[in-house]
Amino acid sequence: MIVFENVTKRYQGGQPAVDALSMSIDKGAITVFVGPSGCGKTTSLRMINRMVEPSSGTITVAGRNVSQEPAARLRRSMGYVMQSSGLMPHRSVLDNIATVPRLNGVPKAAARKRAAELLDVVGLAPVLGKRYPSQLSGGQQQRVGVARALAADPPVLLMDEPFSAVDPVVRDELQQELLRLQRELAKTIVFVTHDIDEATVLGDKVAVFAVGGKLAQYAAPEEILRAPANDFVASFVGRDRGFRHLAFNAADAVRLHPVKMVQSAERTVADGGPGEWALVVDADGRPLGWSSPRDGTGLVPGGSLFHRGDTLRRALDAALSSPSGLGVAVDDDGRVAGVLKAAEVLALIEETRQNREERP
Ligand SMILES: Nc1ncnc2c1ncn2[C@@H]1O[C@H](COP(=O)(O)OP(=O)(O)OP(=O)(O)O)[C@@H](O)[C@H]1O
Repeated sequence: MIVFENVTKRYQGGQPAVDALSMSIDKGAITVFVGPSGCGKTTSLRMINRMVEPSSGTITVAGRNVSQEPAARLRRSMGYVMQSSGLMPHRSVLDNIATVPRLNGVPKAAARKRAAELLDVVGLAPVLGKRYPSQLSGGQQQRVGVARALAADPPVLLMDEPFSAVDPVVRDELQQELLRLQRELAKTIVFVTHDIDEATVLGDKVAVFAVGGKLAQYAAPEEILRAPANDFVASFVGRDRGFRHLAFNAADAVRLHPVKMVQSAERTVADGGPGEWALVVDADGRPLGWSSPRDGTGLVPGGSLFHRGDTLRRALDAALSSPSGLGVAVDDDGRVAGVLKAAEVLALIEETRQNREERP
């Protein structure tokens, strides 16, 4: 879909910011450019829509050489999302989202209607449409940035560190949201990040760039974690890559156990024997937190939740982040389905690891 052929970029004739890049980016997939600061990720991304012109080499999108397309039209034909949402401060959220369709000649009412639909697509309440960007949280602004990039329904989305300015919890939400959206939309997404975790979570394929603008490895994330191509990639991926690898194994085989549940944080002796934690749930059976066996009163915040179909890494996260040591599993409606035990998740991890090593 997007092909780089021997593309080099030198700013003001200096050292190459991107050095003889050749790669082919799959249609309908998420390709992540990852690497340390200054290794040419943003430059590579921006050459796709001609915000930056290559010094040599060619880039084609769907078989067309981008250097022969009018730059303004090319830019409007691709969605672009950046770190600071880049929203226009004096325009309402709806008008921000409607910007490109309006430039493309879509009448105002139709563009606004589409913008309102997109607010919903990115998980924002309709009332936010009338606000100004400064009246939104950082995470909400990034969602608006994504909605704006999707407004003209472009086949290609370019995303430059779109989630790096928000806190880790919101970032995790935005990543999961992007994966959900992508399952429906199947855009060709090129995503820049310096975070290898983000790259392995989001990427169908990951391109690791090394200093000097050289492509060090280009492969599926699992392959990069399992078999780094050289020392640079190995050190960039880090020694905890075995832990990251868990993100590629489903935890379907993990056992769920019943758990003592109470509907209020005020527990009584009858709620559980001494030393037993009780899970506090609301009237619908959704988890609210834990009640400690020591004092028995008050709500101890829970850890991350485990959903059906989640990976071993999420199973381990759920168990280790829970104050009771029991990871809470919920069903599709968010109701408690049972708890999982860290020791059992670890045993499953060990089994998975041994199976992997036995494979030829
Ligand atoms: N407009 C510019 N003029 C001159 N040099 C530039 C320009 N933009 C980038 N560079 C240089 O090109 C190299 C690659 O920069 P680029 O922004 O593409 O890297 P990056 O991997 O995206 O880094 P970061 O993660 O820090 O944004 C760097 O050495 C940078 O200083």
